[in-house]
Amino acid sequence: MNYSRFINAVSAARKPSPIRVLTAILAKSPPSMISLASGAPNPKLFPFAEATIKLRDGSKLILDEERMNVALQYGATQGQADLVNWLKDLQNILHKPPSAGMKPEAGGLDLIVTTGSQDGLSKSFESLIHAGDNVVVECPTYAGTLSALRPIGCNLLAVATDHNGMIPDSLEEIMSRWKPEDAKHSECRIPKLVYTIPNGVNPTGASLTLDRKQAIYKIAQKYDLLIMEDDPYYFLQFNKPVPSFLSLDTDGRVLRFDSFSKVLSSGGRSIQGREELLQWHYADDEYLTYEHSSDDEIVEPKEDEEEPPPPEVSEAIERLEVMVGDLLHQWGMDGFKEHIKQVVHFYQSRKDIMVNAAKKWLSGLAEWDEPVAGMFLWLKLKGINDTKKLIEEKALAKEVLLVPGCAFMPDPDAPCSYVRASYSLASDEQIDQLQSTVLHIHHQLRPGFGDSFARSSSRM
Ligand SMILES: Cc1ncc(COP(=O)(O)O)c(CNc2cc3ccccc3n(O)c2=O)c1O
Repeated sequence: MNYSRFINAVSAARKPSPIRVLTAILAKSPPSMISLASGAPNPKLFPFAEATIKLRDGSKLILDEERMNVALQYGATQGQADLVNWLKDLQNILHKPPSAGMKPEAGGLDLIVTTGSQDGLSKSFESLIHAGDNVVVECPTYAGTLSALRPIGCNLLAVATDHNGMIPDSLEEIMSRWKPEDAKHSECRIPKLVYTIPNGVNPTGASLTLDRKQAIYKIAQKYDLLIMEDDPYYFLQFNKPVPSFLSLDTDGRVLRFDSFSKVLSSGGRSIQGREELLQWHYADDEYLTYEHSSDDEIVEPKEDEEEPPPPEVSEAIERLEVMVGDLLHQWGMDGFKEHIKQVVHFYQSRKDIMVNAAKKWLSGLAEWDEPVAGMFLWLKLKGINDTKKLIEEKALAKEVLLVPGCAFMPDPDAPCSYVRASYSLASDEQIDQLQSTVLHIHHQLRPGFGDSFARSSSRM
């Protein structure tokens, strides 16, 4: 694929920093290499010497002085080499991408470790999208993505979804406003990418079937779209995992965003894609992830400020990377898969509790589809046009917090009769309480609701 049309002008102007080149050389050099090049601090002055972390299974993760120095030191933009390699092996085992076995420079899979809180998504948007671009997203979609996209000033084109995720015919209907050959003419503003959450969609809990992924991939080929596969709930699939877009990606048009935030620790995310496409993310990562203390912030050099030295990686990412990397090496693939089995069991049982509470309290008053992945239940409150007032006033007054559906709409002014409920943190009792509270306040906003409310409240 020719990626040049996908990269925006700012990213296309970025050049690998000489310091990054030197860091990469140093990382590959023998210990005999004498380096006076690196501006990294001497770790002997760091007050942290060693750490022993007790794991829930009773075993321990020990960071001796040598590992602690690595954890606290700046490292390569792409991430700690041993973690990157472990993750690449994991991706090849789980997704068997068509590019497996090819060298990155020959179009094989490459991978960048980023920090959580949607860091990777934001950097990808900032390297791919110009103001005024048409960007295809599903409706509803993750509020964090909408927050990242809106300031760029792009036009969000919303694809309809149902409990099986994005509807291919809706995507085709949107794309048919252009001709496939328009992809060769940037002035046509034909969309260049489609953003999708394939499993346990946030907020709907929907999951794409393989048939739909294959249909969507064909449409992406027809109109030369990149597919941004944002998949933080991949490891929360309650049944046999559905093949990912990455596993279908014969062309190299998938940017996959994985996350350990739901299974190991918030703050660990990676991007995978063809090396030629990811190289633009390296450049942005180098300039946008600014070295500083443990809190991650994005620092853009101001116009009048002298360009800061291009850092390698913020220290906070390093610490997490070494901890996660050492844990994964200690566990091995089997240990990791055993952990994931426990995660799936937990979320599947929470889903059952949430759905049973909804059946008990909200039958006839609300509608929902039972999720097959993730941590969210998408409740349509019948007879209520927009849930914003109910949630932000009535529910809050009853000390119940949900997210009104309007937060997930590409059109910020669109009313929404849904609410998003997460079954991740609340206890079984709190879930039951939550549902009964929604029932109580529901009738206050829905005219003529009294009789069915009376019937249902008789069950309390
Ligand atoms: C589809 C999709 N893509 C990306 C991300 C970001 O994940 P990460 O960067 O790997 O951590 C997410 C995380 N979503 C949320 C996170 C969260 C964190 C604290 C409190 C509330 C939160 N709520 O409500 C969320 O939805 C997501 O759902």
